[in-house]
Amino acid sequence: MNHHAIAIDGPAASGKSTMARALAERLGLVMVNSGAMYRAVTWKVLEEKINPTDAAAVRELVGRIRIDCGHDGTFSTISIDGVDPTPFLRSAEVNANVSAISAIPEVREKLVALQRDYLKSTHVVMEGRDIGSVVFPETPFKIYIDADPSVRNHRRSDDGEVDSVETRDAADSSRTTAPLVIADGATVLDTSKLSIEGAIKAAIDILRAQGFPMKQSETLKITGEEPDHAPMMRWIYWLGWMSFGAAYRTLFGLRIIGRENIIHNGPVLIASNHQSFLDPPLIGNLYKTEMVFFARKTLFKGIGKWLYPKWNAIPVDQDRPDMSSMKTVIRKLKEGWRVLVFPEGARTLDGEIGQAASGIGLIAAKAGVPIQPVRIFGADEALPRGSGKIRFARITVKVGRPIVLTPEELKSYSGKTGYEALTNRIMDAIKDL
Ligand SMILES: Nc1ncnc2c1ncn2[C@@H]1O[C@H](COP(=O)(O)OP(=O)(O)O)[C@@H](O)[C@H]1O
Ligand SMILES: Nc1ccn([C@@H]2O[C@H](COP(=O)(O)OP(=O)(O)O)[C@@H](O)[C@H]2O)c(=O)n1
Repeated sequence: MNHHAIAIDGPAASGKSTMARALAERLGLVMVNSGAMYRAVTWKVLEEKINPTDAAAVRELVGRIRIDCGHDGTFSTISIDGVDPTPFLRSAEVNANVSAISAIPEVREKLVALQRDYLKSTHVVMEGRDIGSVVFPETPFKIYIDADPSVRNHRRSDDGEVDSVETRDAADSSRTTAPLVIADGATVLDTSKLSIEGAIKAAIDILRAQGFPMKQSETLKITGEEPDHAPMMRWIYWLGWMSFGAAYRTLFGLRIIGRENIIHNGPVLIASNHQSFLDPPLIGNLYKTEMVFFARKTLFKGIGKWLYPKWNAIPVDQDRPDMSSMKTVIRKLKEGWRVLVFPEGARTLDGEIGQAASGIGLIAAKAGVPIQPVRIFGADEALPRGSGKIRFARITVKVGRPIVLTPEELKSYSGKTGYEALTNRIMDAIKDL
């Protein structure tokens, strides 16, 4: 069978990875991050204390190391001599040296061969600098993503990364072997003024125009598109949604990473770590339609008795294991709602993620709906447990890829050990964010 390759090229922080990830998930292809391969070799060079400008020593190293490239069904994976270097690939040292390493022809030769190997077994969306020009020049599906340098610099520093994107761009564009160019047949997409969702929509239109067989492969439409209409909410819910959202953006510079993973349609079990009382509206603000929350029973007094039900809060007894609230979650999910559950039960004491206390695995297995892992950072500093005082700390919310269980997986996650295994899988997905 002939496999399709979508080639995404462009300068640093133009949005290549974000785009490739979204296309892989929506079109059912494997996303291959070729930059990670150049970064992995750079990491190994630095690990071995080889001078990155000593091309002969780098060539010798590349000749003797074993590089294994694979994928997990959606994303590429890499290991060098049996070690997965992923956690180290975006360090300042790797950023500073990767362009020099990737200019060495023998490094490119070895990695390009591994990149082409992917097409033997799967459809891919591959992102890098020379995918449309050198790796897959024959593919008709090519996009060159760009954005103004100032926008790109902002995006990188917003990600908290030390990276001189202009220096890297200059080196990548001026090298002799496989420089960054707009490949023949590529369509240029400038994302400077586009939202992530807008950029994805534009890319899908480009691919359709290039003849990509959309229908056959548009298998994974789990996340859907963010509605571009105003939020669909009853007015008291909307009032809370709007006021909390505005307050979070102003007071805490709220930053959301992984917007493209947000599931906009259908029932969703949202599993998040729990840092502070700020958390529920924080999560509620990710979505443009209403969702269901839990609130401790004691809050349903006075005005709370009237207000909390209007915000779709269901009372929960924090002091005792509460089977009835678990049943309510499952029922709400089956009715098609999006429901937020904090698997740890209580707020963190030290900022770390604690043990899962509630039966999130049981709920997920019984409801059988997509699970959205979410991790909150900084809310414990903005409103520490026990303090009651708001501080101006930056809050970041990271939204993870949906976990969609196959019918076989659902069957295997049954009984106490099955629920525990699923709980661990969900907690690991949160911790990985
Ligand atoms: N169209 C966009 N609008 C706003 N931010 C974007 C857009 N595309 C990507 N980003 C953000 O910019 C940062 C860099 O994107 P990334 O995909 O890592 O770029 P690249 O792979 O080209 O280096 C990420 O934080 C990402 O969320
Ligand atoms: N196909 C590719 C991909 C990356 N690279 C090199 O690897 C570096 C890191 O690539 P990357 O895609 O991870 O970089 P970002 O765009 O994410 O910053 C680039 O600056 C290039 O020097 C390359 O030469 N060819």
